[in-house]
Amino acid sequence: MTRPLIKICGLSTPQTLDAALDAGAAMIGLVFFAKSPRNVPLDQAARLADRARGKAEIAALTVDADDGLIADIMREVRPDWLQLHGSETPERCAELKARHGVKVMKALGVSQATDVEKAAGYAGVVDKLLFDAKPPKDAVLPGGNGVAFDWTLLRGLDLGVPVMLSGGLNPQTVAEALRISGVNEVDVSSGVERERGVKDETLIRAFIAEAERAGEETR
Ligand SMILES: O=C(O)c1ccccc1N[C@@H]1O[C@H](COP(=O)(O)O)[C@@H](O)[C@H]1O
Repeated sequence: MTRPLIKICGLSTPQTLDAALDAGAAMIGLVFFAKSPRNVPLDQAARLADRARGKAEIAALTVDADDGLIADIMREVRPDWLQLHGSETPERCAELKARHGVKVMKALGVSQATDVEKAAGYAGVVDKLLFDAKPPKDAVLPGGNGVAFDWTLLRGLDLGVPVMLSGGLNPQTVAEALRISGVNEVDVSSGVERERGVKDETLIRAFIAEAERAGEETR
C-alpha cells in the first residue's frame, strides 16, 4: 500500500484545522448543509480555506445544493473539490464540473453489492468516488452518521477512477478498513469528534497516525 490519502471532514475551527494539516491530512472538508452540526457559514469557511490553501486540498461538501449556493461557495471559498453527498445524478455532476472547473467527488451510500455496482454510471464523469454507509432510516443527515458498511464490498473494485472510503471510521478501525477494503483513501468525520459536531485534535492526530501506520506495514 502506498501512503494513504487522508481527508478530515467537517472542520470548523482554526485549531482543529491546524491539527489536521500538521498531522498530514491531504484533504480537508468543509460542510455546507444547514442540518449538519458541522455546517459552516460562508465567511467562516472562506477563512478556514485560506488557512488550508497550499497545504491540503479543500473539499466543499454539499447535499443537493442549488446553483446559488454552489456559486456562492465557489466564489467565496474557492474549493478544489465539490463533494456531492446527496442524490446528484451523473448529469448534475458533469454540469457542475464544467460550469465551475472544479473537481467533483460523488458520494454513494452502500449497504450491499448492488449499491457499489451503481457507481459505474459516474465513473467516466467524476474525479473521485466516495463510498459511505447508507444512513440509518431515522437519520437527519445522508452522511456523517458514524455508521460503517461491509468493507469487503470494495475489494478489487476498479472503475478507472480514484475511490475513497468513509463511514464510521475512527482511530481504532481505520487500519483494518484500509487492509480489508484494499482502498487507499479514507475520509472521517464523527470518528474524530469528542461529541457530535465537535472535532478533537488528539483524535485527528491518532486517526492520521493509524492510517499512515497501516500504509507503512503493507509497503
Ligand atoms: O459530516 C456531515 O455532517 C455530513 C453531512 C451530510 C452529508 C455528509 C456528511 N459527512 C460525510 O459523511 C461521511 C461519513 O462520515 P462519518 O465519518 O461516518 O461521520 C464522510 O464522507 C463525511 O465527509
